[in-house]
Amino acid sequence: MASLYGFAKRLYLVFNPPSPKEPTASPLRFGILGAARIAPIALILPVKSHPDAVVTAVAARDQGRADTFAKQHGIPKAYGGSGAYQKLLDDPEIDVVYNPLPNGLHYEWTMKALAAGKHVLLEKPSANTAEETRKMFTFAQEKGLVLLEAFHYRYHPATRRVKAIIDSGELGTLTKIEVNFGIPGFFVKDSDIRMVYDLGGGAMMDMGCYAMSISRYLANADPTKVISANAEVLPKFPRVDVSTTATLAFPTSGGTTTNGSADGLTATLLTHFRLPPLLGFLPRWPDFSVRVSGTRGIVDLSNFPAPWVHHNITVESSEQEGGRLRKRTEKHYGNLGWTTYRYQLEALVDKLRERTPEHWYDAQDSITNLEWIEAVYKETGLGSRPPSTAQVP
Ligand SMILES: NC(=O)C1=CN([C@@H]2O[C@H](COP(=O)(O)OP(=O)(O)OC[C@H]3O[C@@H](n4cnc5c(N)ncnc54)[C@H](OP(=O)(O)O)[C@@H]3O)[C@@H](O)[C@H]2O)C=CC1
Ligand SMILES: O=C1OC[C@@H](O)[C@H](O)[C@H]1O
Repeated sequence: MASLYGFAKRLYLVFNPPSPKEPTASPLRFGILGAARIAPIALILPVKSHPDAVVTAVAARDQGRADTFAKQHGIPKAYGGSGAYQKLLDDPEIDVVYNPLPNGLHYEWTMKALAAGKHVLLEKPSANTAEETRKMFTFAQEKGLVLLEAFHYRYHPATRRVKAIIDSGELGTLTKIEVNFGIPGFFVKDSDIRMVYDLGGGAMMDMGCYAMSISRYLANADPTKVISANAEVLPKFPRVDVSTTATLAFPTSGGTTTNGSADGLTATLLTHFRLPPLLGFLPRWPDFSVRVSGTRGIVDLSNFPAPWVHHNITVESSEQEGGRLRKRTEKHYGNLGWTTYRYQLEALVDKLRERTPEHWYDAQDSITNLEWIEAVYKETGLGSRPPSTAQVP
C-alpha cells in the first residue's frame, strides 16, 4: 500500500513539479529544435522545477505545429516554417539548444547550433557515425561551448548505486553483463523516425545505444571486440534492424582491473522494437533490465532507463548464510519527483555555471559509444547508418 502511494506521489510530482522558490534573475534560456514527443518529459518538465533554467522558444517545420506546442507548454516564442530551426539558432535570447531531432539530423543541427554560439543538449545517439560525433565535440571545444549527449540514466541515484555496488568489489570479479531493452510493437509504428535508415533508424541505434553505454559504464571498460551480432529486419525495411542481439568481449587483462572486471567478461545486449506478444496474443510489458554477474554475486537493476517510475536493485550473493543465499533489495529514488532528466538538467546547468556536476557524460564516452555501435552494425552486415550530406560550418 505504502509503495503504491509512493509510486502515485512520485508520478504526480514528475508531471506537476513545484516551481522553484527563488528563481534566478537571469536563468539559462533553452530553445527546442522540433516539436518532438520526447521534449516535454526530457526538458520542459525538468526545467519547471529548476531555479536557473527556462524554455524560451520552440521551432517546428510547420508554424501551426510550433504554435500549438508553444501554447500547450507555455513557451513564449514559436518559430515555424522552413527556416524555423535556423531562426531559433539566430535568436540572441537563446543560450542553450536542445536537439531532439531524428538521429540522422543530430550532426547537422548541432554543428549549426554551435556555429551560432549556443551550448547544446543533444539527444542520444549523438549522430549516425562516430566520426560525426568526434567532429561535433571538437567544434564545441574550439568554440568554448558545452555539448552534452543526453544519456540521462547515468545521473540517477539508482544507476549510481549499482555502479557503487560493483566498484565496491562485492560481486567479485565480473564475468557477465546482460542488458535487455525491448518494447512491444505498438510504440514504433512503420512511420516512426526509428524505421528510417537515412534518419539513423534501427533498434541498435535507438535502444542499443543505452545498452552499449550502460554495459561500458558498469564494466568500467570499453569492449575489445564484437563476438557476435545478429539483426532482424522486415522485408519492407531491409536496412533497419527491428531487433539486434550482440555479444561483446571486454578487456582480458590477465588480472583484475580496478573494479574487478577481468578475463572472460562478456556483455550481451538485446534490443527489440517489436517484442512479440506472449503466447502469440498477450501484449508484452517493456523489458528494460540490466544484470551484472561476478564470481561472488549478481546485481539486477530493473527499469534502468526510467528508474524514477519504479525500480528494484537486487543483490544476490553466491555465498550462503544459514543454508540460504544472501539476497537483498534496494531502492534509490533520490529527490522526490526528480526524473533521470531532472538530474541530467541539474548536471548541465552546473556545468554551464562553472560548478562541478556530480557526474558528467564526456566527449570520449559519446565517441566510443558510437564506435562500438558501428562495430555491431558492421558485424550484423547492415553497416553504419549514413553520414550527413548537409553543408555544415
Ligand atoms: N532521452 C530519451 O529518453 C529519449 C530520446 N529520444 C531521442 O529523441 C529524438 C527524437 O525522438 P522522438 O521525440 O521520439 O521523435 P519525434 O518523431 O516525436 O520528433 C522528432 C522531431 O524531429 C523533427 N524532424 C525534423 N526533420 C524531420 C524529418 N525529416 N522526419 C521526421 N521528423 C523530423 C520533427 O519536428 P517538427 O516539429 O519540426 O516537425 C519532430 O518533432 C531521437 O534522437 C530519439 O533517439 C527519444 C525518446 C526518448
Ligand atoms: O528511452 C527510450 O525508450 C524508447 C525508445 O524508443 C527511445 O528512443 C528511448 O530513448
